[in-house]
Amino acid sequence: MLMRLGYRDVKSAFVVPTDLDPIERHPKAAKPGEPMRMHNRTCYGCGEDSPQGLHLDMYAGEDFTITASMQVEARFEGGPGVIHGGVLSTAFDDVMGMAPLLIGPSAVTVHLEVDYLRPIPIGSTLHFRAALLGRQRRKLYTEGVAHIGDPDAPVAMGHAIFVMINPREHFAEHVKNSQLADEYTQRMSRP
Ligand SMILES: CCCCCCCC/C=C\CCCCCCCC(=O)SCCNC(=O)CCNC(=O)[C@H](O)C(C)(C)COP(=O)(O)OP(=O)(O)OC[C@H]1O[C@@H](n2cnc3c(N)ncnc32)[C@H](O)[C@@H]1OP(=O)(O)O
Repeated sequence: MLMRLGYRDVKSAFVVPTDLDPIERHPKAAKPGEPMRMHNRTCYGCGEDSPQGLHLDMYAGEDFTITASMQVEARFEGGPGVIHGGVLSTAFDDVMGMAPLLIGPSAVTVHLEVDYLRPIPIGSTLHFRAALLGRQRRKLYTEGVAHIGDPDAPVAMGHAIFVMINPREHFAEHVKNSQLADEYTQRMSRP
């Protein structure tokens, strides 16, 4: 299973192994066109309760894809009049990080690459598409592409590897630092 999003002219060194394990869309995953359920509502990328966050709006796509958009607000400025590169990489991290949820498991980023193709003006709407390219053991290989109106004229591409985790174990020591510490501590204590 390897469904690339195209734009092969981007010179990324990202290598997806050829000996991939099978993947299936999880029966309870959002259906194409439905909003993706937020993994954490105070997430800096997609959380609606993160006042400083990017407020990415995410939807499940066909197969193993995600679509998303965000407004490039003045507070995201890096160079004069354009988005900060780190903000864009945060967006890619979060959009590609949603793709694992289509097959079920929680997964966290271990590797993230961004190719910046064109300046992205403040005031534009950024549209993303991301795809889960494949799984090898706990590693999930993803790709993302962004445009600002013309899907055939990408402004950036991303690639990332996520590793499947058990969230109860992975976040056990950290939920106390969350803005939602009480809620997560309660959830952790449920069987
Ligand atoms: C009741 C509670 C409910 C909670 C509900 C909340 C649910 C939330 C769910 C989900 C959250 C989604 C969040 C999305 C937000 C955006 C994503 C982020 O920003 S995530 C933040 C940044 N990332 C980290 O903080 C990871 C830090 N890293 C680690 O903690 C460890 O590296 C970990 C656990 C991920 C892996 O460590 P190991 O010891 O378990 O496993 P090893 O063997 O090292 O790696 C597994 C495989 O991955 C490869 N690998 C590891 N690092 C790699 C790298 N940098 N590049 C390539 N491969 C790598 C290894 O070579 C190995 O591969 P081989 O199977 O042996 O082939």
